[in-house]
Amino acid sequence: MIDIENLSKAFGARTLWRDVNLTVGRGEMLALTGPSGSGKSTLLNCLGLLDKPSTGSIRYEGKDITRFGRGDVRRFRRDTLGYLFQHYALIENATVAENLEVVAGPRRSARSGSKGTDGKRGGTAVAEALGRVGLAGREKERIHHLSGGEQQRVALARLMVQRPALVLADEPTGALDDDNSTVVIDILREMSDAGCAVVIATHDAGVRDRCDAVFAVHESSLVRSPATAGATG
Ligand SMILES: Nc1ncnc2c1ncn2[C@@H]1O[C@H](COP(=O)(O)OP(=O)(O)OP(=O)(O)O)[C@@H](O)[C@H]1O
Repeated sequence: MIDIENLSKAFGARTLWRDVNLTVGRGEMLALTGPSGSGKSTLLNCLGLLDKPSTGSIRYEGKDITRFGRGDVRRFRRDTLGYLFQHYALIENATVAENLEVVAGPRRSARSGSKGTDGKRGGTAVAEALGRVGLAGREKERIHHLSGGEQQRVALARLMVQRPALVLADEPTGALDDDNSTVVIDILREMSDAGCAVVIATHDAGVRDRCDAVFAVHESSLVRSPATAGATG
């Protein structure tokens, strides 16, 4: 589904990584690891069209998304991508429910190509998703009144409602205790098992253990961790 070819990224004279080649298929959940500052978030940002690689291509179903114009970028973000990032991209002044309803309305599903207007896309889906992340009944609270970990779980609930084809998660368990970390990783795993491709930048060994493959940024290259030799990539 995603084919990264010969990707490199430099900021000025400093090359973060080069010659990155990676394929992420439907239903695969991959971990990106590596030391702090090695460029994991930057790689996710390139996949999420928040940053541009210096060279190389990122193909999604054959199309090089690094060459998308503004309209295609907007559609790709809306229809295909789901972000679980440190700054969560939630609407701060809106309520929990409003943040989820933004993605629950009638819209085209990138995976099925059909209108996603079944009954689950409305209030029921919102309530179910909030229940799964331990925030049942919190619909009317404003985002800026929630803790960092609660906001992260709202962002996860939004992904459950949105059901994107590709999820990019940057340290998704970083602000969470063990129980909530387990909830997050269980849900990401379920989304992946349902056909979503999931790429997670993480330092958390518990997250890495649940992934199909682990890749590390090491000396400016992306290398596959031998511990996951059974997986593809
Ligand atoms: N826009 C930018 N301009 C210049 N340097 C940048 C820019 N964005 C990131 N960097 C640098 O690129 C390096 C990699 O940052 P990145 O956040 O991708 O690392 P990371 O592996 O995700 O780190 P961590 O594990 O600490 O989150 C850092 O040294 C950072 O300062």
